[in-house]
Amino acid sequence: MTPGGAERTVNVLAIAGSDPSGGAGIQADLKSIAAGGGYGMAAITALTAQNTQGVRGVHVPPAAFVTAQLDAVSDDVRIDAVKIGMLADASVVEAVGEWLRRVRPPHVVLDPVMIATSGDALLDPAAADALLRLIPLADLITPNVPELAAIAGDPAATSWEAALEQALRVARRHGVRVLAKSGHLEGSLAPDALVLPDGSVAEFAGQRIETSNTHGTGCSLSSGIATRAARFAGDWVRAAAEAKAWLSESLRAAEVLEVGSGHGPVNHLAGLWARGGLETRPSPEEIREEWWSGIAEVRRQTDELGFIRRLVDGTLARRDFLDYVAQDVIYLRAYARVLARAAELAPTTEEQAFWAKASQGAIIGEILLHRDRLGAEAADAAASGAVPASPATEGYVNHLLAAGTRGYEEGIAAVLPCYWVYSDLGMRLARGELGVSARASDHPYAEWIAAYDNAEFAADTETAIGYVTRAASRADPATRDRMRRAFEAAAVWEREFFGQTAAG
Ligand SMILES: Nc1ncnc2c1ncn2[C@@H]1O[C@H](COP(=O)(O)OP(=O)(O)OP(=O)(O)O)[C@@H](O)[C@H]1O
Ligand SMILES: Cc1ncc(CO)c(N)n1
Repeated sequence: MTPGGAERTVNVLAIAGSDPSGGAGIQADLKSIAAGGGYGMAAITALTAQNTQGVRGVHVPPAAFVTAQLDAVSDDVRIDAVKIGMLADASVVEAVGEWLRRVRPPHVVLDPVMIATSGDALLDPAAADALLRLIPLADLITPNVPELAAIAGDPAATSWEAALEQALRVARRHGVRVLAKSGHLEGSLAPDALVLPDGSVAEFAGQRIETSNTHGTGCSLSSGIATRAARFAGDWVRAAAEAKAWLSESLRAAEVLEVGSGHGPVNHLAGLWARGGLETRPSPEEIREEWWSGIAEVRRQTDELGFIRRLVDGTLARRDFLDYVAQDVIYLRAYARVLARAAELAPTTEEQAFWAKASQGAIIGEILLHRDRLGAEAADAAASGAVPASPATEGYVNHLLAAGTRGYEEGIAAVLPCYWVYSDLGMRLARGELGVSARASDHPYAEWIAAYDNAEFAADTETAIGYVTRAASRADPATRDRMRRAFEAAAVWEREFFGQTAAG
């Protein structure tokens, strides 16, 4: 399963500091990468002790250990994009630079983190020059207004135009794409712009969202862009546009979170949650097992029916058998209509062909088989409506027809017991599991039983189970529940149908 269907899942490495309160740093990066459709990895450059109110402390590991983390990943994993955040001090900046020069990951976003939203320093001021030397190793840098000013060597911009102008100079001077961001400016608009060294500018409009929950917006945006740049094969404009749209949605949803009393985090997964991303899908195999054991009691009761018992030992009265066959002729015509409707609604040509063939088989094959038993006249009478449908036949047929009108999924779930219960019964009868082996050539109902115990019917049953359980696995939970109810009700009707003659 990948975010875009056939698309391969991109592996995105965040090289950043940890924020134990979960809103910024690698915690934000991993959520953002996941929300953007990537597989997130994290090499930790620093531990911070921080929350939504501020940074209480920073612990920086030896630079060699940062390198060890990076090598552990790059020695083993294909890296499709890298996002770099907090680097803490010059030794870590150098270690990351050395690794980037050696490994050359395909898409590199550098968020030149210097100061947290709360105003605390996240980069040793003595490391600013080292950070500038990393810029040529990045495809895109995403400085906020104060960081852009620091890189440009200017005072902070106070207008969007001034920020754009600084971004342009930085892009030219360093030969790098620059994302200018308006988060730290004022006004009702909050645009971002992708500025290229050749002077071209792609601006992304945005409304300023009334919120103080902006902790980690820069981290989240930069890893969201890195993820999408890899997914969109280096289309940076599309990556930045879609990442901003996602961030705006996540910012708007931030207020429902209750995290801390300072600058709260954005709600990274709100869009996915709202669009139904929380449900765990059962596999087709799990559904098969669950549905089959769900009708175990009904199957046991079916085995115990007088009709089945007498069919097995050969003592079933001919009259009862013929009554059953006459009702089955009526049933099969309606069943064939439900199968034809399934063919009409089938999502694939393969399924369409399967149900269409099954429909034809139900009319021609089985009705002809029954004609041999009933005699042409009686069979035609049953098929033409001259023989009244019994309550069990009427009930079963109505259930199938109603399920069929409610859609493909329910229709095929309702017809499944007709395959599965018969095939199972046919196989067990032939094997002698229910008593005498009904395969004995002098058995009065050997031919009828053999019709349901053959390799072709068993294969069709497997195919039908496959289509139904895969459809149920794909379906939303409400549809899956309705499918299961249609299946179980049909299994009960199978029991009623067998039990309707005088044999009981
Ligand atoms: N109130 C807001 N409404 C809409 N968008 C916003 C708002 N605040 C920030 N953004 C957007 O969030 C992204 C990050 O911008 P910002 O300039 O705040 O980065 P930053 O300072 O690096 O973030 P951080 O808080 O992580 O340090 C940008 O796309 C910006 O447009
Ligand atoms: C660890 C870390 N990285 C980045 C930022 C910037 O928001 C932060 N507050 N904490």
